[in-house]
Amino acid sequence: MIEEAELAEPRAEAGIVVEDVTRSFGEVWAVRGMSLVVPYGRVTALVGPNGAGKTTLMLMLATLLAPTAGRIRIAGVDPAADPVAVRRVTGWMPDTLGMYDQLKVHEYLAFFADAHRLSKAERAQAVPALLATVRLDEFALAPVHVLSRGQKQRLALARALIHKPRVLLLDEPASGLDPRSRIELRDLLRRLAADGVAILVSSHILSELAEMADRAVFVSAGQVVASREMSDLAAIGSDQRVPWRIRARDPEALEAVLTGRGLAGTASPAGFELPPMTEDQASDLLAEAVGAGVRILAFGPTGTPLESAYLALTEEGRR
Ligand SMILES: Nc1ncnc2c1ncn2[C@@H]1O[C@H](COP(=O)(O)OP(=O)(O)OP(=O)(O)O)[C@@H](O)[C@H]1O
Repeated sequence: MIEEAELAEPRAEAGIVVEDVTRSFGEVWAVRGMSLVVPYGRVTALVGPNGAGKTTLMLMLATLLAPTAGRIRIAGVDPAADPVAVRRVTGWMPDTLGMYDQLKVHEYLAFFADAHRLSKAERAQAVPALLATVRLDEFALAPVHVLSRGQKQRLALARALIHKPRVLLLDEPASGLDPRSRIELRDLLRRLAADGVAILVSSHILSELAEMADRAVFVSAGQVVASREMSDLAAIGSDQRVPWRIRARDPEALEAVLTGRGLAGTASPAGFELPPMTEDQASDLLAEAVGAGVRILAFGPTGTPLESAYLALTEEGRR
């Protein structure tokens, strides 16, 4: 099922169009009728719990796995019918990295530049430029195997970009990155999107996706369960149950109110972490605490709007 808002997208113009795609492994239905659109010039986040089918979908988009049924178009091309044409326009950063460990870092990128048939002049320009972009220039002459996990991940990102793809697929790109590298990844993806690249990024690190992405597609148990503009996400959740945090000048008085309501709040330096509640339940609690004379310093839902939406929209999040 494609949501109404997505039908409004100019689909023929989109970098990725997925229509009712299914993939099974024997008895296991990893992807069950997914539909989504990834437009050019935007970062689309693929969000969902473990086993939701994100990697299976990414592998199909990257021409590495055939769908059991359904229709995929990458830059207008069917990956099953013409994988070479799709790979020419697609950058793919997998979640597990296959590395040619004995190659030097610059040779590794040059190898992929050749595989994508860049000219010598293009290769001579692209390799050092990308090494600088991912801050690996000082490792250019080092063998790949000396790189740390996060450095290897940055190299894999450079590899995905070597042929200036119009469509970029990133599976958990931030998982091994330190905070500075994550900020750089976010800035790089925003720049690429501004240049018109269609970007699909899957991650569990929701706080980062919130800053990185324009739109989130929520998947659960092999299906798309919702698709939302990041800017609209703040509106979701007013009647959804999300965790809250409360802090009072007199924590003991607050604890007495919480206990009276059967709320087992966990104390943290920032206050009490409360179990998921709706806004109505939260405002009732606040009124009661204030009515009981507790002097409240801070009270609000915890996490980002994306995290709240994730909890509300993916089944596993509710458990
Ligand atoms: N080659 C395979 N053979 C059998 N089952 C598979 C295979 N690949 C994936 N699956 C199953 O398909 C489902 C979806 O897996 P997938 O790796 O796509 O999930 P995911 O959303 O990427 O999860 P995670 O967030 O943990 O990476 C899981 O139940 C998984 O066990």
